[in-house]
Amino acid sequence: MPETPAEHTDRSAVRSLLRLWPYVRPIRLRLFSAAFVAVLASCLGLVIPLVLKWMVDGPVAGRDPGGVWLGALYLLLLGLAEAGLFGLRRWLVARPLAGVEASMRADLYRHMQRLPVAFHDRWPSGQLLSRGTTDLTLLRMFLAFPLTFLFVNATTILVGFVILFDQAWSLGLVLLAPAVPLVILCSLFETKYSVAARGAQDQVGDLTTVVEESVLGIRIVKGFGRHRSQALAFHALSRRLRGTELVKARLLAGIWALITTLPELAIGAALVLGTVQVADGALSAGTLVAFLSTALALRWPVESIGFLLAMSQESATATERYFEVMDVAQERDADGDGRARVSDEPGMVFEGVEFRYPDADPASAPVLARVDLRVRPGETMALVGATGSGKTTLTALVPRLHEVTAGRITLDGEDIAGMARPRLRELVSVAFEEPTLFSATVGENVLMGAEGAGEEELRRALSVAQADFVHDLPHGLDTQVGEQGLSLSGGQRQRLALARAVVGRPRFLVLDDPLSALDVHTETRVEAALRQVLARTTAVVVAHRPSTVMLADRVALLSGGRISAVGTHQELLRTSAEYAWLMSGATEAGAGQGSSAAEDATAEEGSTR
Ligand SMILES: Nc1ncnc2c1ncn2[C@@H]1O[C@H](COP(=O)(O)OP(=O)(O)OP(=O)(O)O)[C@@H](O)[C@H]1O
Repeated sequence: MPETPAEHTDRSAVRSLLRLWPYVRPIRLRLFSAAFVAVLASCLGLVIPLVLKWMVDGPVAGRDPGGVWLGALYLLLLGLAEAGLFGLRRWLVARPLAGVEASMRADLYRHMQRLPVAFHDRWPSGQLLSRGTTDLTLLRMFLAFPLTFLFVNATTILVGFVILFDQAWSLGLVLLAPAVPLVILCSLFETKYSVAARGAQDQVGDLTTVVEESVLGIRIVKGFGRHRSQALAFHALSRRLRGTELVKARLLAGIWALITTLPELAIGAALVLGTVQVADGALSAGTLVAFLSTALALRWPVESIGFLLAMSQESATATERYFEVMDVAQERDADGDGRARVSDEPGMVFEGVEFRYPDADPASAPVLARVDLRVRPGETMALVGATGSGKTTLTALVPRLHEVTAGRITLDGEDIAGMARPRLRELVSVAFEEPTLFSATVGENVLMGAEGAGEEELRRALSVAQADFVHDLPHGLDTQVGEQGLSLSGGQRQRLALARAVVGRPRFLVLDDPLSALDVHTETRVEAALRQVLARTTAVVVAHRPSTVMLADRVALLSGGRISAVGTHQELLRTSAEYAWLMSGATEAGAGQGSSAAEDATAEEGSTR
């Protein structure tokens, strides 16, 4: 089950929300204008009770129908002005806030692309997805609504109380009485709600991860009849989320009830006291009407504080979650011109390379302990080793998908750690065992392998990878491949990935078992074409089968985190029992019987020629 990887800090909601300032800064004038317009509209609402007072004490008391009609006209105009101003506020903020959301989303995406592979290994994709979608939508809503209205409502309440005290200070004090308990209750609510809000938003991320995994893995789910267990896992997560949402709803209902009840009780008390004062002649009926209308006009600004605080708390959590990703350091890159010549040795050289995954147990042995390997210019080196010996890890170090923990890798004498990434990408091309294609056309997928490559290079690469099947697709090179290339067969995807690796004619090529999904006949054709490409590059090819090893000039055996033997296929078959066993495909028991395994492998090698 996915878990949220981030350690979240105990930052106050205001401090979290202040981090939005760089995004809000460019539209601050619009936001301030919108807030000003809203304050104006809200305060216009408070003029209505004053008109009522004038009507009750004037035209109504004096039985003047003309005056009453005039008062009604004033009320209508005030209402229209209030509605118009609120509309203007919305118009002022709608477009700029959509822009803020879009630019925050673009920044997040750009940043995620530049984060190290180790980050993506650790973070469930659903967590990233939910931060880029629901969290950012929450933030836009916060900037549009609670941010403005917390200010607008506070100003309205302040102005309202000035009017109330001006009309009848004793009744004003009665209305003010619930303020202290309400402030205390609101701060308690905020503390509790922030915990629930964080939980709910993280759980939405976990749920998104499960949905994404089951959609991408639909073939496995169906193939193994795992619908029930997947549904159960989903159900458990969604019940957990439902529970958290109910906690939020209960907290909100509680604070809402208090925020509504306490002022209502105070208004009730003021009504009784005011009526007594009117009966005693200490207060005019019009003043009491105006006082109560003002108090009722303040009901909405007070009541809405509960959910405005809730929304603000959720937005503070969303901001925290957004910056948890944005604060992760991007991949280091070399300064200067990116050239870092450290030796005169040409080719691809691994010197004392050590590597440990960042999240691995510090007490465990490193995946690569001390790898020393020299691949001469133009040479193809096959990398052979038992499952889990670190072949993929070693190949991932060359394009710097991971950084070496110790030692160095040089390409024609330049240390890759000191090389600017664009230059490294120019020099090295990779094709992984699991070929990933993007939702784009076949041609675009292949051309991703080289900036500026044209039609000619594309056709050559497709022919090298024996991927001419693309011409038979409904729209040829312009055929759109589905998500992850799922509309193509495994072998077809592998051939396109291979074409992508060779399209830029790289000086160095790293292939992680590039032929594993091909049938025997296609494999033979791809091998023949690859041989031509490999003849012109310096390459490392991870190989599991003798047929792939045959593409290489020499073979390196990776064992126990180091290169334990290097030589030609024949030499290693003779001298290394482990290599012979690996090539024979024999069972564990065969490992000890090096010579007979070697014979098997030699026989297989003969048959592949
Ligand atoms: N992201 C990771 N975090 C921690 N450990 C990892 C990670 N990726 C791989 N490993 C571990 O590193 C070791 C080497 O894995 P690697 O994939 O390099 O082996 P391999 O030789 O390519 O295996 P195979 O032949 O099965 O493809 C394994 O023990 C694996 O569990």
